Amino acid sequence: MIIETENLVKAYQNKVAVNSINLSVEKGQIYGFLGPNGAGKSTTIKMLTGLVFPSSGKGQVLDRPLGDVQARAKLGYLPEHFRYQEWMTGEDLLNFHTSLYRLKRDPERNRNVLRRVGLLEQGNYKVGGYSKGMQQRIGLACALLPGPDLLFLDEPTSALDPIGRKDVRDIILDLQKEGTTIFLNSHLLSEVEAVCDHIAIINKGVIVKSGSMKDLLMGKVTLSIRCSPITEDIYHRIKERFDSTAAPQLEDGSIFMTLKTREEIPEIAALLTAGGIKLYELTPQHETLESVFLKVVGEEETS
Ligand SMILES: Nc1ncnc2c1ncn2[C@@H]1O[C@H](COP(=O)(O)OP(=O)(O)OP(=O)(O)O)[C@@H](O)[C@H]1O
Repeated sequence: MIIETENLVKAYQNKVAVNSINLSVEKGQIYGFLGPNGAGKSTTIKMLTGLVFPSSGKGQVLDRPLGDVQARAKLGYLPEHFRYQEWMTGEDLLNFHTSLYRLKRDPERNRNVLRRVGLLEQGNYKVGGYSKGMQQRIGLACALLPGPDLLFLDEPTSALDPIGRKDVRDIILDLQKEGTTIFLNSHLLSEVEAVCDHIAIINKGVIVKSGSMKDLLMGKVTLSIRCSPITEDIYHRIKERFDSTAAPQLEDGSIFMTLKTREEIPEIAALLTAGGIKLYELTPQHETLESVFLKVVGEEETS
């Protein structure tokens, strides 16, 4: 395991920010950590990176106890609220972070990370003159300096335009191919859905849902069917066999229904065509991460 925690708790005075967190992240995963504002995401990341001590519980990162210096040498961290020394050039900043990592300066390494984040031409510009998006990119470059085994990204695209977001998405996917594990905290659910293979949703300091993206989204499927008029008999067979809530065929020849699994789709097609019905369209719509998130967090709010 790259990250493993057991009942991790962080309390500030009388406020419990994070309560009894159990996380397991495997090598090579892109792990999305989601939750509404104030849910405890940044506090969790800070405990995992050794910036904040847990009040109780324990954990390991890269097979070392939380906060271990050896493990931190192979961690990359892009914080949510980045603020860099404006008087430094991008190169200066990389050199500064290189020394914080206790690495030897290496112009080639600097060029590689600058190239990766799309700032190769701007490395000798002052950071104060960078746009917000460029500052976020240089922050990512700093996080990439140690060739991290584990990369923490806290809202990595908050300052980026759509092209910048796509660039970061591609960087994340490339890093995964190279064996890096990524722990991504983001409010942009479509972005998380596009890159993460596992997620955990935290609300009010507690993990309320976790699992593989596939399992979370491949649950129910909404199916829209467009076909020639169907007989009462076939309609009742569909309703009985697949879904008691199937909407009857509308005048435009469509039926909407909810299926338990996508494996039922070919069965429905077979049933319709065997009954002599002409099938024009069969469109499945899976749950989105946003609908799962809203359901899970919404249920918590109303309970
Ligand atoms: N240093 C601190 N002192 C006191 N309370 C804190 C401290 N840091 C965080 N908290 C509280 O802990 C809770 C969790 O905060 P945290 O920053 O981890 O949430 P978050 O999920 O990262 O939120 P956001 O999405 O808004 O960044 C909040 O109620 C916050 O006010």
